[in-house]
Amino acid sequence: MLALPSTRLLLLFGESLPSSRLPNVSRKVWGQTSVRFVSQVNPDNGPLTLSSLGFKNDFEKTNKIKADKIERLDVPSEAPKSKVRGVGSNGIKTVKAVGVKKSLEIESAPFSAKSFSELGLPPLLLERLDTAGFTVPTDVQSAAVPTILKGHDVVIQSYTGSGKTLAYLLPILSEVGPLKKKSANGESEFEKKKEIDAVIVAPSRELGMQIVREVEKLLGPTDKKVVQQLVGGANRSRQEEALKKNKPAIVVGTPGRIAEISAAGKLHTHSCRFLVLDEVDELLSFNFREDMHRILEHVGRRSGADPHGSIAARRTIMVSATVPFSVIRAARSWGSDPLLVQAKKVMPLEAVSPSGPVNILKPTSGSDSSMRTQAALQSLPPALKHYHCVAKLQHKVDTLRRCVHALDAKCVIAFMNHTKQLKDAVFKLEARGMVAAELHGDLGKLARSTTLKKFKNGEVRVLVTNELSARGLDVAECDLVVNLDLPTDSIHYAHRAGRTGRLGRKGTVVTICEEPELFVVKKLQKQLGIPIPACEFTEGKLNVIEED
Ligand SMILES: Nc1ncnc2c1ncn2[C@@H]1O[C@H](COP(=O)(O)OP(=O)(O)OP(=O)(O)O)[C@@H](O)[C@H]1O
Repeated sequence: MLALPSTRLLLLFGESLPSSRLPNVSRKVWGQTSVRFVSQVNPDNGPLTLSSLGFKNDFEKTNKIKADKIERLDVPSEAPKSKVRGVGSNGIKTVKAVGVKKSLEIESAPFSAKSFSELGLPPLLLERLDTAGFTVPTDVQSAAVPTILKGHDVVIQSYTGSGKTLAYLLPILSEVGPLKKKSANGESEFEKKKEIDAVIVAPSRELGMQIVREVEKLLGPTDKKVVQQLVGGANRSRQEEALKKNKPAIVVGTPGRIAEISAAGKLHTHSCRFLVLDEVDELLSFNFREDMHRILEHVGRRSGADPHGSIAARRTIMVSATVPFSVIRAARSWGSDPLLVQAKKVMPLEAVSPSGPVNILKPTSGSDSSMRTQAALQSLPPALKHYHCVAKLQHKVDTLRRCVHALDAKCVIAFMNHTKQLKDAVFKLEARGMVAAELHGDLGKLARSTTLKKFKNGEVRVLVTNELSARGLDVAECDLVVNLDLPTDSIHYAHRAGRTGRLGRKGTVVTICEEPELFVVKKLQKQLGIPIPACEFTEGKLNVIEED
C-alpha cells in the first residue's frame, strides 16, 4: 500500500486573523512613518522580445556543462540576490548535494539549449513546435526534457510561468501518440489501442483544460483526439463514450473524475507509461487523498516494460513552483529514484534535506511550517514587482480601482478569500465604470469558461476571484495581481503572484491590507526573500513610500 503523506493544509497566519490574536500593532505606525515619494512606477510594459523573456544571446556550450555538472547543483542562479539583501535576510546559504546513491545519467543535459532540436525530440514534434511558435526552450525545459527522455522519474520545480507544462509534455509526446520517435526500422508505429499511455492529473478543471489545449496545440487539428480531458463538472457519460470511441493515448483530468471513471472500469491505465502530477503539492492535500491513492495504485501497474507488473516502469513526473518537503517525501515513495529538476540544475532527491528542496536556504529548526515556507523561495519570477498598500476594509475595492488606473493595468486578477464577497466587489467596480467579473468554483462549468474567455480576450478588465484561480492559470496578458485579502501563507502568495509576469513579462503584485495586518506583509517579505515596499495611489500614480 502506498502511504500518502500528511496533508499540507496547515495555515501559517491563521485564516481570518481575529483581532484577539493580532499582535499589538500601533495605530500610529502610519502617522509616525515619514512619507517620502521616491519613485513612480512606469506602467509601460514594453514589447515582448526574446531578451525580455530572459533568453541569453550567448548560450553556454554543452561540453562545458558536463565539466561543471556537480558544481551547478549549488548555484542559486535565479535568486534575486539584491532583493534578498533588501529585506535584511540572514544571507544566502548553500546546501551541498550529498548521498548520491546511483550514477546520474544527466551528463549530456543541455542546460541552456539554443533550440528545441538540441533536446533529442523527434522531427515531427520539432515541426509542430515551430508551427505553434515555440522556438527556444526555457531553462527548465532544457533541463527536464533530456532527463525525462533518459527514463528518470522527476520532480520539476521552477518559478511560475517558466514553461513547466511543455517541460513534461515534450518527452511524453516524443514517446506517445502520432508525433513520437520512429522505431528502429524507420516506421512510425502509432496505432490506436485500448490502453492509455499517459495520465496527467491537475487539481482544477481550468488547469486540466488548459493542459489539454497545450497538447492540442502541438498535436494539430487532425490528431486532436489523441488527448482527452476528464475533468469534473462535465458530463461523465459523454467522457466515457469518448474514451471508448476515440481511444486516446493521453488523458488529462482532475483526481476525482479520473478515479471515478477508473473505478468504474472504463479507464484502462494499467500499462500506462507516464503519470504526471501537476501542482503536486496541491494534489497532496486532504481533499484529494482517496482519489490520489487510487490513481497511484492503478496507473502503470502492469507496464509492458516490467514483467513483474510493478510500478517501476511507470515514469512519475511531479511538478510545481512550490515544492515543500512533504512533496520530496511523497516523491521518494511514489517514484523510482527521482531527480529534482530545476532551471539549470538536476540533482538526486536524496540530496534534498528536510531543511528544504532548494539550495539557498537559511538553516532552520526544520518544523513543517518552516519547510513549507522555504518551498516558496525561488517560486516567483525575478522580474515581478511587489508592493503593499494600507487601506480600511471599506475602502479596499476603491483602492483596487485607483491602483488599476495608476498602473494603467489592462488585465487584472484580484484575489479575495471568501466567495460571497466577490459579487459585491464586482458590483462596486462596475458602479465606477470598470468592467469586472467574478470567477469561483460555485459557478457552473459554462459560466466559468465564458468568464475566463472574456477575461482572456480583454472584454473583462478585472477578474475578481478566489484561490481557484491561484494555480496554473495562464493568461499571458495579465499585468497586475491584487490581493484584496491576504493569502494564507507564502506558498499561496507565490501562486497568486505568479499569475502575472509570466515567461519574463513585466508584472506587478499589490497587496492591499489593513493596518493591523502589516506584520503579515513583513513575514511574507522575509519568507519569500523579496521586498514588498509600501505604496500609495495619489494623483493617478503609484507612489512608493520610503519608511525611516
Ligand atoms: N519555450 C517556450 N517559448 C515560448 N513560450 C513558451 C515556451 N514554453 C512555454 N511557453 C508559454 O509560456 C506560458 C507559461 O507556461 P506554463 O503555463 O507551462 O508555465 P508554468 O511554469 O507551468 O507556470 P505555473 O507554475 O504558474 O503553472 C504558456 O503560455 C506557454 O505556452
